[in-house]
Amino acid sequence: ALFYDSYQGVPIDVSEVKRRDKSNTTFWCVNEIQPCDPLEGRRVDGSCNNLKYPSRGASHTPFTRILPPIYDKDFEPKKAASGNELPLPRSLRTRLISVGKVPGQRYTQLAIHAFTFLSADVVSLHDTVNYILWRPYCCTPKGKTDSVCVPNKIPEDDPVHRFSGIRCLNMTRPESFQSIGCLPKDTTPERIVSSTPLLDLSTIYGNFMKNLQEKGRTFQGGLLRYEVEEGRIWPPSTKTKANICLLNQPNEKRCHDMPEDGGNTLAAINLMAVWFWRNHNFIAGELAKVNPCWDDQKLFDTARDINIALFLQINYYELLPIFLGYDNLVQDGVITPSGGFRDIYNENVQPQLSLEYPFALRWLHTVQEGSLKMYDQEGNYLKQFPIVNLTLRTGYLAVDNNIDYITQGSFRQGSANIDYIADPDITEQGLGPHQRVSDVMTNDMAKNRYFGFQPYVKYREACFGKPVRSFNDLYYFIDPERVEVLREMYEKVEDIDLLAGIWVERPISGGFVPSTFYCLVIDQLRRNVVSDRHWYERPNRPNAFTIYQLAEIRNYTIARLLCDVGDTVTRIQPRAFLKAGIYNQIDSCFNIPSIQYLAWKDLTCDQPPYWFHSQ
Ligand code: HEM
Repeated sequence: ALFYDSYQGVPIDVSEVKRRDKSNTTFWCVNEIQPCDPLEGRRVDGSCNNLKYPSRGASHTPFTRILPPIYDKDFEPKKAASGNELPLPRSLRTRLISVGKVPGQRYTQLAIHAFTFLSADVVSLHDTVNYILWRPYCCTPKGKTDSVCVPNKIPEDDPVHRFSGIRCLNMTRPESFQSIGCLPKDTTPERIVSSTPLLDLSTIYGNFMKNLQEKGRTFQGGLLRYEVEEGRIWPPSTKTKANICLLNQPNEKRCHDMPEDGGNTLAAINLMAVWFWRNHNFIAGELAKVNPCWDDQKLFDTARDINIALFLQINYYELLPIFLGYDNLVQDGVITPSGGFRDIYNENVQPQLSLEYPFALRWLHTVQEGSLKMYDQEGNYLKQFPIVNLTLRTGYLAVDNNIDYITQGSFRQGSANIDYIADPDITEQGLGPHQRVSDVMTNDMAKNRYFGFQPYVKYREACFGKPVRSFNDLYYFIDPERVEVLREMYEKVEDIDLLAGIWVERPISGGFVPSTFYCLVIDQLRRNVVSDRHWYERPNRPNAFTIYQLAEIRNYTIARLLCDVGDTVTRIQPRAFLKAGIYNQIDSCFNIPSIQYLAWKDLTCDQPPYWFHSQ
């Protein structure tokens, strides 16, 4: 194996690794990489995706930025142009985002679950775990002595907490190459996460081969490990009490033991992880029927490759177009209308994530509905449960047929509306019982500043070319009532935080998302395609799909996934990210297109055995 400096991406010698070992930073600061084989498929740890820069694409490698960072002295959040403090994150949240519950009529909960799962593929938990588990004390006197603590102040006149008396929301600084000890503390903070930057179903297969081998593989028939309980198939479960499912109640025993812990976190990630985990085995089983001569490794690798391709197909061609606009995505080169192969790979673009991308995705917190509604198979409403109380509570899914009812609810219940209004559970509770009080979106605003993002107007200009010089210029893309609040909150237009602008913008023409959100998100969506040597639409990647196989992948939908592996799903609307209606009626799964695995038929399996010829 070769060793690389995880930040610089350059090879380092053994003495340097020993130095890292001594300071206990090897795990984060060094990537150990087996020599690349250009003909090898996608590695679980993301390495060797780019043959020129083998460590890029692996975990613990740096983010890129669309615009360079801006900080105050000592890398503290920047101040207003006047030198005054910027408005408190919590004040901005309460003034710019209203709180309430307005049921959306367009998207289903399933669409929001899928977005959450898409985000989870590329970020990691440690920044949140830091203030929930390791530093729950930031709002106590002890927090004042810990420089990692950066809790958010709640003002006296807060619309909710003037009644509760609570004046502080727990939060810690994002982890960086500096805080972990890979780079000197006096350099500009560079965010570090443990996921691989490219979309590769990290939540299922993990980010490290060792974890996948130990926790995932059965080494038989290409299957992932699984358990059957009351007729349902589950990922393997933890066997000890010390597990991450902290909120499991005494009757709730299940907690997944997957290569990564993400599957046990938010309910959305959990559900999608169960489905894609099962889907791997479903695919492996179908491949084994078609190709009885394939061994475990061949079945596993092909099933994983197909599973990842289906995940990408659903996201790029079904989920994103209904939010960002199909024509917009075609025009901006994110998707192709051709139906055939597409190859825009460029080895000079490194597989990296922009820091702005997962940050912009946080806007979707406004579209999260707080009550998870449950239905039976006939579509009768049964009950509801606060989704924020399901975080780190996998056990709830496995009791009282809850997973069946939640699955049915996922494509029947609408998401929250896109309307500048957020659900009270997101803004006042957020982490359920894990914190006394938490406002996810106040944290989003505060993180905006700790990531050192340039002002909103700079991004606006970078995205759309036109400078924004005054509050009056905002009327072109923000409604007057919201410009008025911005004027009230900020001294100057150039003080407006990036997220504040995204929160209040009108949607992009042809789509339903804020225009700057669109710009920051598609930048990454395109980079994913350009920088991923193993991108599923490429004809020139190792073990590429044939055009017939790709055609099967392109037929796939989220409805098919649920028909194949969703509990009790026998009927569903064909476009299940959208609410059922007259043009999208709930129909039998027999009528939802499925994949013909014969496209993967390996003719060599049918060859008569060698002794046949010699007779
Ligand atoms: C039950 C619903 C949800 C809860 C309870 C929740 C909670 C949280 C929390 C606590 C954080 C960390 C906040 C911090 O920085 O301190 C976070 C971050 C984030 N959330 Fe959510 N969220 C939910 C739904 C969603 C949805 C629907 C999306 C859709 C894309 C999403 C995407 C993200 C992203 C991208 C981040 C940033 C992660 C990172 O950069 O590390 N979340 N969420």
